[in-house]
Amino acid sequence: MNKQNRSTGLPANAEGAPLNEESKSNLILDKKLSRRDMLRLTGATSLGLLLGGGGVGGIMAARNAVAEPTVTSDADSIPFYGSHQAGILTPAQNFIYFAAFDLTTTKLADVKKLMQAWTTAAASLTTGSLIGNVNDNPNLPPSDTGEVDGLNPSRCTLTFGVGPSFFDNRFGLSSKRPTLLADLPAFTGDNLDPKWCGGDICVQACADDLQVAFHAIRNLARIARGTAVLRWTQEGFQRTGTADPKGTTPRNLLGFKDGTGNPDTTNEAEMNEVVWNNSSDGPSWMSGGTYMAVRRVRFRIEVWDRSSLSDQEATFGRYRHNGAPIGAKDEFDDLNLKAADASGKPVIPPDSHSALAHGDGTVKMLRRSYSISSGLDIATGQLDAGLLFISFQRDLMKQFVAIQQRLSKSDRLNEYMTHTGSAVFACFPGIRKGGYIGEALLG
Ligand SMILES: C=CC1=C(C)c2cc3[nH]c(cc4nc(cc5[nH]c(cc1n2)c(C)c5CCC(=O)O)C(CCC(=O)O)=C4C)c(C)c3C=C
Ligand SMILES: [Fe+2]
Repeated sequence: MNKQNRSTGLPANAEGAPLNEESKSNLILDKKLSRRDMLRLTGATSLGLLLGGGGVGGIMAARNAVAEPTVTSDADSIPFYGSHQAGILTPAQNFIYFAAFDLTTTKLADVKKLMQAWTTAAASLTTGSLIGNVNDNPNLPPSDTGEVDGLNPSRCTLTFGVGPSFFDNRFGLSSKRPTLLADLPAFTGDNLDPKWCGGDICVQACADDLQVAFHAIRNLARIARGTAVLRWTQEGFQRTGTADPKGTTPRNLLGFKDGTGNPDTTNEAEMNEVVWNNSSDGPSWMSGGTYMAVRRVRFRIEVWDRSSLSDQEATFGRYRHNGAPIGAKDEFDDLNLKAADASGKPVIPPDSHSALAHGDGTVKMLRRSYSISSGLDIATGQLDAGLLFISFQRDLMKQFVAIQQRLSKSDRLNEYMTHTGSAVFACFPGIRKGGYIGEALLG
């Protein structure tokens, strides 16, 4: 085993003194290094240097002697690499920190470098490793901000996508924009605030610990400095796994189980039908990817809290206590939209949220939403709370837009909410070890 300097944790010589550059190179050439060793050896150098092919990176390339960074997987760690990105079919973690970025560069090469640097960082962040070195140089800012030092990965996932604006004329990529990726049309009742809309790039950070999710976005934003800036962020939560060890369907802030009608994420055929793009859907760089719709929705909580239980249940078309469709017994019973009472009146109101969203049952989407609470609206004294609605689908128009058009016109729920933010993103296919985020598009 390598000896380590006790105060810095860096690889050391037999006397415990830090290694000089030659010794570092020898160590690299002689032995396979763990990712952590490699990052430590780079000392105070930035992540960029690692990627630049110089120094340690250059040696690695020259001798081809060092394996890929090791990414471990245990109960708290969700693999970052794979055929699809994590954070889509992954059972929802307790928290989200969602971030939309705008690019400040006009050079495609910078964008590519950013994606490469983010890939390296994301592989560390999702395994609970610190970014870069061990913060040992007192004369430089630490390469990792430090707030997750000693924490486990908390099932952190980072999901990356690009918005329609990514394909404008800045980078010469307009011919690569999928026709399925376009800004959403205006919907009846929209009350969108530009401060929660759009973005060239999105990063969805989810984790069972909010500090872990926050740390991921904070450090990705640091790495992006000079190339991209944060445009908007939104944090969100669900009941935690500790509060609900059985992992029942989470309830939204209106008190109803939310997610019951989702397709089965363990059914591969269904996911291929509903979520994943294939080569017949559009450009090959999106094959294995998916489209994300994000809507920041504010609830009129105070109005909702004054409405009767029967009104609330008619609004969703489901019972509040167990989430079953009105007239049915169990949460996962089918929605029978044809059932009528003795007077011929539909048991489930046709303008209820579930009835309208379900339609004829042929169009589905995968919802992965989080509750949000952003303090008080000081103008009204009311809670600024609601839902960060997120859905993944193969086709935004045929799925999200088709359903949202029905909802926006007649949903009973509209009385109790308003959409304040909106964005769509093409989420890349999975990242292969040795590759980088968006490689098929940018490579
Ligand atoms: C355009 C898509 C949808 C938006 C926007 C949306 C907003 C929204 N939904 C809830 C709460 C619930 N939604 C439920 C079901 C449901 N919602 C959508 C789509 C959108 N919802 C679909 C496709 C479905 C499933 C319909 C089906 O086939 O059964 C439910 C019922 C329980 C469940 O199935 O999850 C609730 C509750 C809120 C609060 C909201 C506000 C932004
Ligand atoms: Fe819904």
